[in-house]
Amino acid sequence: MPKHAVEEEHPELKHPSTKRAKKVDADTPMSNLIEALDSQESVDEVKNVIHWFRSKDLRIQDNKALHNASLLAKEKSKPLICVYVYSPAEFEWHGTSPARSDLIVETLRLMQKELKDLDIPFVFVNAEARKDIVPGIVDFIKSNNASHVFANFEYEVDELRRDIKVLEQLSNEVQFNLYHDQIIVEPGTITTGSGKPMKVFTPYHKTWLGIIKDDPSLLDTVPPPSKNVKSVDVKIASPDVPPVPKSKRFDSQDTRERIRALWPAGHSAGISRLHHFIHNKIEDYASTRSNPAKDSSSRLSAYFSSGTISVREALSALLTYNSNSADFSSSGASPGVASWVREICFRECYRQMMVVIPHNAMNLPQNLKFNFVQWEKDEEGWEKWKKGETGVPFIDAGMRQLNTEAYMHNRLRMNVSSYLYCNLLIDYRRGERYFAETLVDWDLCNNTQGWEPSYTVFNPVSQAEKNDPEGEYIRKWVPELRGVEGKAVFSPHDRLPEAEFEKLGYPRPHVDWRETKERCMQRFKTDMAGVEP
Ligand SMILES: Cc1cc2nc3c(=O)[nH]c(=O)nc-3n(C[C@H](O)[C@H](O)[C@H](O)COP(=O)(O)OP(=O)(O)OC[C@H]3O[C@@H](n4cnc5c(N)ncnc54)[C@H](O)[C@@H]3O)c2cc1C
Repeated sequence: MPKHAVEEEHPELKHPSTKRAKKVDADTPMSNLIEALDSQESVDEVKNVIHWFRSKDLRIQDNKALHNASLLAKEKSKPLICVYVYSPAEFEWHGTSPARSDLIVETLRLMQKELKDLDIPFVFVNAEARKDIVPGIVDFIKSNNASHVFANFEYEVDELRRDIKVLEQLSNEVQFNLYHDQIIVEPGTITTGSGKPMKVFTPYHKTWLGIIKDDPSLLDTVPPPSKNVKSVDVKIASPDVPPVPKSKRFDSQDTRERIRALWPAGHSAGISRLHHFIHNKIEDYASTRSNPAKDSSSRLSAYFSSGTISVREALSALLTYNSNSADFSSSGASPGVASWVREICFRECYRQMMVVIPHNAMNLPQNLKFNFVQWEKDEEGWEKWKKGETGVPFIDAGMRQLNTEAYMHNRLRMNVSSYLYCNLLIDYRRGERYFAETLVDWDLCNNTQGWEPSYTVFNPVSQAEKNDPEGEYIRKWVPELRGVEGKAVFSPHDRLPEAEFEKLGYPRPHVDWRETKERCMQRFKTDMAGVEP
């Protein structure tokens, strides 16, 4: 199917041309924003102070911008006001899942209570359409007589451009201060010998570990805001926590309860999960993290992606656990600790990549050549993939976990993505979007880079044999296969006599793995040969 047709049917997958992408990369929104911030005139007279929460820093503890906003308000005896811009269209635009939407709204509710105890008003500006976001927040800032606005950086293109527009419209009357709060090491600052931002993980990881070891103060956390010294009458915003947008509500009360039990909202829920992980699970992490049946990872991604807990809080707790040493390399920490911190570093590296290769946030692959692949229109395969009915047990188990828990084990994310765009040859962007629409932990940086197409075609049968050797994970999620014994569970269609297979009520494989691997290799090779993005 020609690419333009994919976009016609799926407008949410629209993207600029690769030529345009290269222009964006050459003059990044991040550098434009930094330039605009640096050229602000400082505003000396402090009036009201505002902290603007975004969907990635939803906590009052260890929140850098909020902390600095509070310091200024306290020093000048001025009130601090907190605001969140609620835009149902923004949830739609990003394809935010019901699970993540609900987690965000519940977290806002809990934060409002915490802030109320500190006499800090937390209000909501409504921006029905995305185009209303900038005028809405600017109007709010001006109407509330604010002189200083604080917020934390978001690293995706649209969000960086939004902040540039806000700055322009504040036109030097209000000082806008942005902080790097999502990460330990500022994105873009880890460079190669020639001074270019590092884009390869292994050397990035090595440098990143060294920076933290040399300066453990990077892990220091900051306290929550102080109590407001002055009350304030907040204008043009609502004190009512917004509802989850209609299109994002759970399909039933049962689903809501199940998801909320798995992902309880709020900072203290995240912190107790962190401590439980460090004190009970981290030592086995390195040896068991790839086995989905062991479920031995932290399950903290939903908390990190919404900023309900900070990475500094996680690593400072780990520093204490690691005998007060900030050496998280394999020679300074146990295999479990070193291996978990490596994943945190992946998260940081992906933020650096997003800042330096911004086109990646625009529905385009990092390697732009993949944009020239002609994908298949296999609607039957697509439906089977989504439902977990491809006839490949490891893939189906992963997709069923996703549909039930709004979460999928990392090993499965790697396998189901490869299966979709390599074996089914379906545009990887559709899978990426389905993840956004389903995951509780959706994070644009991690998701787009997790979905970055490559030539590696995972074999879901050998992957299952290696990582789920007893077939426990498959049997848990694919009940049709619970009674299948031994290695047949990994590939029942090929390993059971036909009559026995038929009795299972489990689908036949939608495609032949080997043939489709060949097709994929051929397609990638032909479609990318000689292209110049
Ligand atoms: C196709 C694909 C899509 C993905 N989409 C997302 C997404 O939308 N949101 C998301 O947070 N992660 C995503 N990941 C990364 C990873 O699968 C999840 O972060 C992890 O499974 C979450 O489980 P955990 O919290 O128990 O992780 P742990 O293993 O306990 O790791 C700790 C933290 O490190 C970070 N992390 C772990 N693995 C990775 C990784 N491979 N890349 C970047 N950061 C990582 C996460 O913040 C995670 O919470 C994706 C991976 C792939 C292959």
